Amino acid sequence: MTRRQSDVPSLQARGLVRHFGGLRAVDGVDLAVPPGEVTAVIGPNGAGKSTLFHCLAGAQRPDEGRIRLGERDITRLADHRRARLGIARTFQVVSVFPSLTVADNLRVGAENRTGASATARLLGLPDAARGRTRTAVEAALELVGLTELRDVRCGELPTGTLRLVELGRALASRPSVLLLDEPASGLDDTETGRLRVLLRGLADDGLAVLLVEHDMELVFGVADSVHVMAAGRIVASGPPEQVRENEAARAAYLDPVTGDAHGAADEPPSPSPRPPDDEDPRPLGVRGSQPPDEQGTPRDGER
Ligand SMILES: Nc1ncnc2c1ncn2[C@@H]1O[C@H](COP(=O)(O)OP(=O)(O)OP(=O)(O)O)[C@@H](O)[C@H]1O
Repeated sequence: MTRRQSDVPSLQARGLVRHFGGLRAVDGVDLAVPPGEVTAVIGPNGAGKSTLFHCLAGAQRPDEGRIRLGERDITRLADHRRARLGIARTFQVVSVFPSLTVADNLRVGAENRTGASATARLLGLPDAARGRTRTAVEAALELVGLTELRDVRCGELPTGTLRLVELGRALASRPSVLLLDEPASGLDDTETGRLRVLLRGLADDGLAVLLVEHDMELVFGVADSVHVMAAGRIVASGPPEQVRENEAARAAYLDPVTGDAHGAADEPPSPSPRPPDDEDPRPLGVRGSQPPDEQGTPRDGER
């Protein structure tokens, strides 16, 4: 169902500061994540992107500044309460339940939002929210291309597929704001291309999407606005084509000589990223479902 953008609130940060001892990891950041757009935050390792992300998701409290969702001040709101307001997130280190199936992991996400009672389900009692949960899980499975893997235990899946499970879990909560922490990490080129199409579609459907990412091809291929962070501050902001030419952005991150250790190191971001391989009829998740490898061990916690 298409959302009207006016229905979806903006996530806004003003003057955010977060320090660890004497280090200002986030140093006076203003950021808007509006509905209908993909907003990207990029920058070198240690720039403060994850700390900013954690503050927006509610996993960390800023020392200064305010965060609003629409008119509501959510600066002091815990992460689970933000989730109920429609802010969903993924994790930089994949965080799924390895003993649960793909569908059950998504169900956890759906129930975070719908309030479906796990007790009612266990006891086989009627629960009005269960139908909503089922619908949300099916829709999210379809969106991330994991319907065929719905009954596979996550412990048997490789990292790239688990990233999609996480994204599916976030989508199953039917968020209005989607916060993504390096969602392309562990995805192959085809999966990343598909992720780009999915993110574009979600934004076009009215979601407010925040993308913290090192894959510059993805960022410059999907973002409506790009913010470059360095040493806790945003040093350049704007549409991708402007940021690509911005001197401060190039010096901080994009320039192949002075900058980035990930993705942009060998060449500047391509102005026209390779389109996804639409010829492959298999859904996104099924393509990535090779046997588990050394990096495929799922993790329960975040770094
Ligand atoms: N819990 C913590 N305690 C102390 N210092 C921290 C903590 N978390 C982050 N930092 C420091 O804050 C700074 C910003 O870290 P952060 O992880 O936010 O950067 P980043 O841009 O996300 O880096 P990366 O791209 O490597 O994930 C770094 O100097 C980091 O060492």
